[in-house]
Amino acid sequence: MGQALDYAVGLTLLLFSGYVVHFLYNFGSRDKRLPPGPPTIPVLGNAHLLVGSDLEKKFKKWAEEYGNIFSVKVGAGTLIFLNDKRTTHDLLDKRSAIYTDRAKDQQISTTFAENFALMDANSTWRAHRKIAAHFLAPKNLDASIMVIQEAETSQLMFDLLKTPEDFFGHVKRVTSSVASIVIFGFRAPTVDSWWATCVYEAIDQINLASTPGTYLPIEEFPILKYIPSFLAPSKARATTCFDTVTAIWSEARARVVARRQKGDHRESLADRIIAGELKSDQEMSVPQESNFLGTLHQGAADTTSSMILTSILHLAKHQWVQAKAQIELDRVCGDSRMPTWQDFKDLPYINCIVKEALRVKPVLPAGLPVRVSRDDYFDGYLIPKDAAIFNPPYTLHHDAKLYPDPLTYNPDRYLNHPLLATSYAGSPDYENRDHYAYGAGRRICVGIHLAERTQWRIIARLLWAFDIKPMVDEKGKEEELDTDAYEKGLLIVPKKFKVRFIPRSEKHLEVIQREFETAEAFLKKWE
Ligand code: HEM
Repeated sequence: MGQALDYAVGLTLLLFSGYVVHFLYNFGSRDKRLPPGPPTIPVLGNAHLLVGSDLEKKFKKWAEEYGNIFSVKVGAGTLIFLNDKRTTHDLLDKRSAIYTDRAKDQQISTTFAENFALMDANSTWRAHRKIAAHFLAPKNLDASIMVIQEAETSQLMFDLLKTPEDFFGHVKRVTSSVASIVIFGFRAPTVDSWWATCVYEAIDQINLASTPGTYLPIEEFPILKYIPSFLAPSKARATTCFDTVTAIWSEARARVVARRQKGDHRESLADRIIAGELKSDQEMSVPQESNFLGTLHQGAADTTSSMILTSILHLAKHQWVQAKAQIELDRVCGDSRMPTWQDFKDLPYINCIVKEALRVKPVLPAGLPVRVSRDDYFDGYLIPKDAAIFNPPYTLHHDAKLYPDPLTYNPDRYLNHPLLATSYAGSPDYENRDHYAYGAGRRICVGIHLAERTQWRIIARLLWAFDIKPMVDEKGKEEELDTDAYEKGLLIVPKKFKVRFIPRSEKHLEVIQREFETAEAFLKKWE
């Protein structure tokens, strides 16, 4: 009897260990039906390959090796990468009904609990997106808000004249201010004013809590969820971040309420929601409303400033591009007035410059992944339910078949794309799309109209007002600019660099000063 029991226990242990070995061996392996991808190792899958700061370059290399669609395994999770125009269009545009949820991630869900950019495509997301899209539509942006946007850019030119060495701060101020005017009806007159700093404080908190590689990948390795909170400080960081960010945006909303109570009603998204003129399809609590508004400010500030700094960096290195744009600017505006949005059609080269920066250094190089909500098949491959779907702009933008000589900065490649990015993204002629820097499908950037206008205005005025040149050393020799030196994270931003902003003539200088004097008085109303 005793021997029989020993035998049974022994057999059970053997079977169990066999099962464990089999499970571990297969955990992380690639199902044969999936798109191809780099070889996996047991348990980790490809997780060990997803380290380092230049992941977008690795994704691009894998696209060259495996083609239009490849898969990456991270433990139990599957990541699918879409690498050409047809695949992107067929899945994200045409099958958007099942490619619109966001990738599952507990840390992100806690950190961004009321941020619709990271929500699944549920009724709350739809309600938030609808109201944002309505308010950020061209009709609205090109009506009363337009004057204040132009005035903000006049201040930027003046700031660059006075303290050109602080241009990083000036650019951050203006992009933040343009967004806070539209969203909250308040502006940021200086780089250290509350409306300029609040959004960057929120973004810093978010980066602390949600940078990949700094928290437990629970979805991919479910066993990690049993690690107690006191051994996983990242869990606390997510809650702290949500509370801090909510406090920032609650303060922002409270400032709008206090202003309105004094009878000062303005044309902003917050004003219209608080006044009940714009109603969400779904009731929002006060904190939810605050976080909804904050989501838009967070989406706007860093992205747009990074793109402007990218343009400044590349323009300083490519004087011929400036010269070409200035011929057009001089013909259309002369030296007695700055360009305005009404000049858009007559200044097509500025649009090319905006597009080329978005192509060469997209601020979100890997994009924001969506999640497929059921099993799907494409080109004979399985795209399994819940896989995270990446459509990395960096990969598409550096494909030599789509953009010849892709590493070279050359706005001329867009001479045949005179329209705004929205026109190409919304067109069924997907082969003619200009770039993917704003994403694709139903989750495409909801701030795209504002982003396009802000970038165009700033670049047009910068090139009208200044020659942008590299800094010179003590011997008068121009310093080399490194167009690959970027701070890397989910978003990429140029590392600090130095350039000179040289007013193009006495006449240009006078116009900058005169326009600022007019703008200053007008801008006061928005402080
Ligand atoms: C140059 C500037 C900008 C760039 C390059 C950019 C890029 C992007 C990208 C790549 C996405 C993800 C799209 C996807 O999932 O397919 C996105 C989403 C988003 N952007 Fe922008 N963006 C910019 C400016 C703005 C502005 C000005 C705002 C707000 C006024 C904004 C608000 C948002 C929001 C709320 C989302 C989430 C949309 C959703 O998930 O439904 N962005 N943006």
